[in-house]
Amino acid sequence: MNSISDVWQSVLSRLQEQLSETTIRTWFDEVDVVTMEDSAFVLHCSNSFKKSTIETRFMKHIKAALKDIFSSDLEVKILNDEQLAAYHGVAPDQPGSLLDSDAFTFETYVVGPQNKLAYAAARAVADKPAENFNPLFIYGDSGLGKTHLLYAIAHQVKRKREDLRIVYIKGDDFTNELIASIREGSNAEFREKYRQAGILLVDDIQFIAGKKQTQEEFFHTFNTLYESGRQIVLTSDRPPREMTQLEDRLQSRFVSGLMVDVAPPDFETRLAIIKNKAAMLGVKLPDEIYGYIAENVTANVRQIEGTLNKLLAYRDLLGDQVDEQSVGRAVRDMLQKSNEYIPSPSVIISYICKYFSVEEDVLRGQRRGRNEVNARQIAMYLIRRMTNLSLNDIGKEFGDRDHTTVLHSLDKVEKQMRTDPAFAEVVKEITTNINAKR
Ligand SMILES: Nc1ncnc2c1ncn2[C@@H]1O[C@H](COP(=O)(O)OP(=O)(O)OP(=O)(O)O)[C@@H](O)[C@H]1O
Repeated sequence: MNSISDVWQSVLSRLQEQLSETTIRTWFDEVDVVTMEDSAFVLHCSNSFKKSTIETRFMKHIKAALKDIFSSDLEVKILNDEQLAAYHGVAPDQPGSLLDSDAFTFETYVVGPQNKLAYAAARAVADKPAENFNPLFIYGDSGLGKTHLLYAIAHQVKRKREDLRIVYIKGDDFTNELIASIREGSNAEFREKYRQAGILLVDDIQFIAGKKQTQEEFFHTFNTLYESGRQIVLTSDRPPREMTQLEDRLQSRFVSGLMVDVAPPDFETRLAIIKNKAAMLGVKLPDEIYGYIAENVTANVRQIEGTLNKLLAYRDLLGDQVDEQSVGRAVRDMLQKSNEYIPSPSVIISYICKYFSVEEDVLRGQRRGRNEVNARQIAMYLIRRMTNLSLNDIGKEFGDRDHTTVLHSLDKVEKQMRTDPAFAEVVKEITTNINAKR
């Protein structure tokens, strides 16, 4: 063997003895070999989905193949783009390799009613930085595509405006870097890096709240950029008014441009996302399977990706027998692994009964007074959102209603949440209170 590439080829051919060709093609086509250190073999994979799958499922195969070749145990590391950039000594403030990867672009972002405003605003900012919406503040729960939009902006700006220096940072890393710069006496460099950005993208800005020195520094960074007409884009898991520990002067600046939220995708958008992700992975599953996942994994896109990942793992193990049972298992595994609290339907129903002062048998029954109908529809919606019950099973909780009635309720609640902010607040408050019961 002449080079580490030969070693890698040899590992792959050993893997072929245990894994199907499709499996190897699906998971390893974006892997390249970086180096071999004394006791470690170092690979790189841009696709985080594939990287984590390889780490959880195929690490033992790779290590065994290396042991077979070298007769000794080697560690195996898989670097993501940032780690590879660090390895090659590229400045980490430029998410260069992520920009070069086609995974997080506007083209791969599936647009639905819940994120179309955020998508349009992000596109507008990427096309014409600092012209219309400055700052752009994108907020929403975890796993709904905020980081994806930031990368997409960066990707687009990089293509169209080579002159603009893009600086991307996570809120907590901003704090860490600031502290390190103070310790090392390199505060001037730190300031220069952020205050001279052509466009500043800060992910998870909520982490600066409550940190006095970080807020002070960020305040000045913000002002410098804003006053010199440079674009700032911020993402957060909540709107500024809910960041109770955020200084007023920052709060007022964050809301001074455009604020847009991303909400969990509806059924059609989930379905489109699943199909897209599967296509990106080069797999095609029966339509019923896509539908089943879209129906059952409702909270966020990260969970959808995780479910697909699990399902492909089962498919590799079971051959082509992907049926509803294995999909059901993948969905359950995913929801359990995500460590999310899953309240029972009774917990949800009982809380809603208290909230709307409705007796439980009335809520579960047929009475059609306005208050009862409203409470019942919200209960169905939350059971769907917070548990992994199917539409049929939800119907059973409410006097054996059929799944189309349940679907109609979900639609109604989703629509009203979009058009009536006060109603959306009520649903959110109920969700938070049920979650607090864990
Ligand atoms: N609308 C979408 N279309 C395609 N992929 C999506 C969409 N929304 C989210 N994703 C994918 O879901 C995964 C999680 O998204 P992302 O990391 O952007 O979430 P986030 O909102 O930034 O979460 P967090 O707040 O936890 O950082 C990513 O792989 C992303 O590509």
